[in-house]
Amino acid sequence: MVRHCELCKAKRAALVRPRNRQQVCKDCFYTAFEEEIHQTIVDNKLFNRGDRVAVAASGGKDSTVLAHVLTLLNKRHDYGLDLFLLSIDEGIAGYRDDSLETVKRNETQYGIPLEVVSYKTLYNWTMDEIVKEIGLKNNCTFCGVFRRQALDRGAAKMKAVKMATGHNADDVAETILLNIVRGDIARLARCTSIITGEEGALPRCKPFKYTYEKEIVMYAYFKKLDYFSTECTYSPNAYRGFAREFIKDLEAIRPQAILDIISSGERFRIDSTAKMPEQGLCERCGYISSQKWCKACVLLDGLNRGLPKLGITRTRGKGLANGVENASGGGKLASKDDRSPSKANIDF
Ligand SMILES: Nc1ncnc2c1ncn2[C@@H]1O[C@H](COP(=O)(O)OP(=O)(O)OP(=O)(O)O)[C@@H](O)[C@H]1O
Repeated sequence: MVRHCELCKAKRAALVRPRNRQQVCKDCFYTAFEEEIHQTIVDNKLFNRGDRVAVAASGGKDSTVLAHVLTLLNKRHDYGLDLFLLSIDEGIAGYRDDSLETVKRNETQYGIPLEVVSYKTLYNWTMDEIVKEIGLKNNCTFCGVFRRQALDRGAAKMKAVKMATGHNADDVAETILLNIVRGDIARLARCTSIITGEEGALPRCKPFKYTYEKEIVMYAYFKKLDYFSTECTYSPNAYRGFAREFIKDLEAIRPQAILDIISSGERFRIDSTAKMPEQGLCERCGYISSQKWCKACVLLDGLNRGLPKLGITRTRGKGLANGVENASGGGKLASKDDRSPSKANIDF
């Protein structure tokens, strides 16, 4: 028996939507997928007409679909956005160099310019060099901290007023769970926001906050989008991996679970007496920070001084340059005067 699309009732159903198990034809899936994202953008006032928006593009499925859909909606609904692709080259041979080739093709395919910013230029270290120093255990911490700042610096250089990232509903649900498990109240309060960093120079938004990863994959597959699907050469973040698996198991039993976790996260009310970090500026590089030095400067300083574990592990009771974190097993801390000249070149 031929099953008809539950939406148009005319065409043959070609797929089951992961978010609600609706049987739909390809065209109705495309329209529903795109218009749900449009609705998210409109309901949450993610952009204003004339905004110059950096689309954080890794070449992976999420950000490739994001670049495709934002370009399409910008035209279809006349948002009046000035979009460009922003890629960070972390310096991972055999991984990021290949995915950057994909982003270069996307530049032509979507007709929006591309800006590439590298860790080597910003920090004078590539991830390959960092991994040689610190091994595979904490490399994701370096990469995540440096990428966040590199994206902000790249966007500022290009005079963007906003950044859009490909974080999807699964990512947000995972982050909520991780912040609960860690008891990280400050991050828990922030991670459900669809726009973050509004108090800083560059707000970031997540147009895919309610979009299921499986639907992004389906959309990219059926539309035959050009994206890069290889995992990072260096070990994935194992702790996050457990949360990811858990979410996937819940989704298999009850697809709505992903949206319910997000909704629960949004409804948390943080005790107003809870101590929250106060945002200031890093004394070293001027980047936004809740400590004397921002995390990137602490990590970079450790690398440049041959103490790469500096800033990775917290120990109680012993102060450090930025007053909160200390090296574990990284040897004696150098006093301010014995520091070797900084290898960093963090300004453009
Ligand atoms: N090297 C990079 N350059 C620019 N943006 C990046 C880069 N890495 C990650 N991002 C941005 O951060 C988002 C989340 O990154 P994450 O590492 O979690 O990858 P992901 O969920 O696999 O996404 P994608 O499929 O886009 O790679 C990406 O969708 C993208 O917008």
